[in-house]
Amino acid sequence: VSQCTPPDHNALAQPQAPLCRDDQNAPGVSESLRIKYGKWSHEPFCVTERTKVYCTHTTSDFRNDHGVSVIASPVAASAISSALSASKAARHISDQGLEVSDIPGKGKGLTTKHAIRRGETILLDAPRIIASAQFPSHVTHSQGASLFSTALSQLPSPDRDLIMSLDKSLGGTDIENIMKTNAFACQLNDGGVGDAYMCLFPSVSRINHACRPNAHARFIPRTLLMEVRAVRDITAGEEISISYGKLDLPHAERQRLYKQGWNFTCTCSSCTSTPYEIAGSDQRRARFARLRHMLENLTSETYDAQQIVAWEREVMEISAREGLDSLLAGDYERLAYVYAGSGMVGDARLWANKARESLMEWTVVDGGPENEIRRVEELLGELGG
Ligand SMILES: C[S@@+](CC[C@H](N)C(=O)[O-])C[C@H]1O[C@@H](n2cnc3c(N)ncnc32)[C@H](O)[C@@H]1O
Repeated sequence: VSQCTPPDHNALAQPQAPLCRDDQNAPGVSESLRIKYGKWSHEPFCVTERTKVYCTHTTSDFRNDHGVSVIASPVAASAISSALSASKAARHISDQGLEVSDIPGKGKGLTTKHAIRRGETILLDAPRIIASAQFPSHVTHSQGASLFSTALSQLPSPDRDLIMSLDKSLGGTDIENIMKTNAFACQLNDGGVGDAYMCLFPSVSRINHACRPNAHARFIPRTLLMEVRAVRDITAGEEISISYGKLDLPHAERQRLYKQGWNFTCTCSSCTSTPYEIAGSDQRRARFARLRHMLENLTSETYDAQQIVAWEREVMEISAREGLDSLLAGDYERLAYVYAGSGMVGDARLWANKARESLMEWTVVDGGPENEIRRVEELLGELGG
């Protein structure tokens, strides 16, 4: 087994110099390279700045003939690599029914050739580049560029072509621009290093933002995949959309967020409707925020079961008009407690089940956030449901 192991966190090395070399470092995935570099098919390429070491780690046969490059500290990359086999084993969803087409005012977008039912998984996309969000501030610009260009060059050529064809809206070198325009924040188990990460999913990257989207994207840390599911029935020919930010923002705040974060002026149907409709939607959203603030800050003095039920009814009416249903798990749970407190066990069970369903559908992946689901399941247990 190799002596050529990646450095530990504090090891020092020449900037941009690979820390270990292999005379047989030929392209392709030979068995001997696999043994040498663990789960990676290429020798890690590392840079060191002061005490920080960041390396590009690549495997060229990650999932369905695609590769993935991970730019992270060696400790983090080793933890991340433990998800690679779960990824390979995860189910495959065909993307045959989807196509990339020109969308007026938004560049390209993803459309469906077939009707999709609410709750259906539309895409299960594998990342091609995973990069620590901290590394650019710990290495020099040219070191960062070397890490990125190695990450790209070591991937199989179909992956490289796909990545290079993605939208570039934010400036910098091509690959930096592509990452900034298209990558998603993704929370990974990185062995306690504690960096934040950006993940580039080439198919999900083609999905444009809408303020009332027809789909929801969630990252699954166990498999490193991004799942996109329909939040309502979608008709053949429709564009798939997701929300890039919080769903319940008012119009001006949304526009500011997307301009600052992605440098675009949102042209979704909610943002291009009439000033009258936009004002109406903003009023409903302001009321939604106010109601939830009151509901979340109840005290024993302000607790009034009837008032809570009336407020929650209003929250749900606004949510149905504004497309905010995926945010309601806490409201369903609150109603379950209110009914349980009034001895109405049947109603309490109904709302607790709804809270559980909503958490499972929109929030919980790989068992997290564990607190919410554990609390609701304990309540269901107490209610005998
Ligand atoms: C992740 S990409 C989405 C796919 C991209 N349209 C393409 O051509 O590949 C993000 C970019 O798409 C465009 N975009 C996404 N949603 C939009 C929207 N609602 N209104 C206008 N432009 C949008 C912006 O240029 C944004 O920077």
